Amino acid sequence: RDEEGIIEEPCGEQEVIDEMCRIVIRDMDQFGVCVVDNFLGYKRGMSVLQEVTGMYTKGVFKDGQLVSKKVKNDLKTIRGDQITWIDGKDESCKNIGLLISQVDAIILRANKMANNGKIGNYTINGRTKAMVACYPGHGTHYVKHVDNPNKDGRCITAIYYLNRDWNIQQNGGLLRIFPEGWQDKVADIEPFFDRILFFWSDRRNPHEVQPAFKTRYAITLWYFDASERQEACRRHKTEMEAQASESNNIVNKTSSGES
Ligand SMILES: Cc1cc(NC(=O)CCC(=O)O)nc(C)c1Br
Ligand SMILES: [Fe+3]
Repeated sequence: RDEEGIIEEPCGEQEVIDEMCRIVIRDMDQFGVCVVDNFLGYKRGMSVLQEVTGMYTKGVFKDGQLVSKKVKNDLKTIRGDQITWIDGKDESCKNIGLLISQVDAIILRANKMANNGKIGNYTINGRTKAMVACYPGHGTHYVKHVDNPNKDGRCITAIYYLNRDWNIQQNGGLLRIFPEGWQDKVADIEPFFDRILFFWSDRRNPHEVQPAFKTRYAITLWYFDASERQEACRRHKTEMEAQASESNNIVNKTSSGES
């Protein structure tokens, strides 16, 4: 990066990845949030967008969570974001598969490059499938929330946006992050085409999507920290066993006629 913060034209693919990793590591350490534009480039970005709009027209998306809105005295139920989960392996979404492997490359390389091989003191060893989300654009929004409030293992949220010619004033759909420790300052992220956003998934980054008035697409990946994930799975297993033995006792009691 020269003084204006413009990246000199690095020659090869690997140099581009390395340069991006340095930016992700620096910004995640400094702000806990990182935005990279022109992540895939126009051509590959467009092929991902075409796959997503193709899925949408085919009706692949499940109806998003119900957000009931008090309109006068009748409950007007509006749908929030509509989502579908993709692993990117089958032929019909090979370009989404390309995006996923590109984000994997950045995260795993950043994981290695960061000081003592840990980005933000995490050891990343896996991720969720890709969650493809669409806001239909009738004023649908997403309430302020934390992605991982209770240590379920997810440490980094990566969101890739696909919205061309997006105008916040007309189209809304701003992602507003309220980073912990920023006092009353906020991070306003416009969901622009071929932009990728990374942020810590835990309570450091409450965020909301403001009402969108045009169809708004995003693809989200959540990366796991090895130890937090392992601990979450262990805890879940214990809870399941406790529930199972509890219901067993009830069944035994009722079957043996005890009150
Ligand atoms: C289903 C679901 C969606 C989201 N999406 C956002 O936060 C919006 C990000 C954006 O589109 O800019 N987050 C969680 C924790 C769940 Br669960
Ligand atoms: Fe979220």
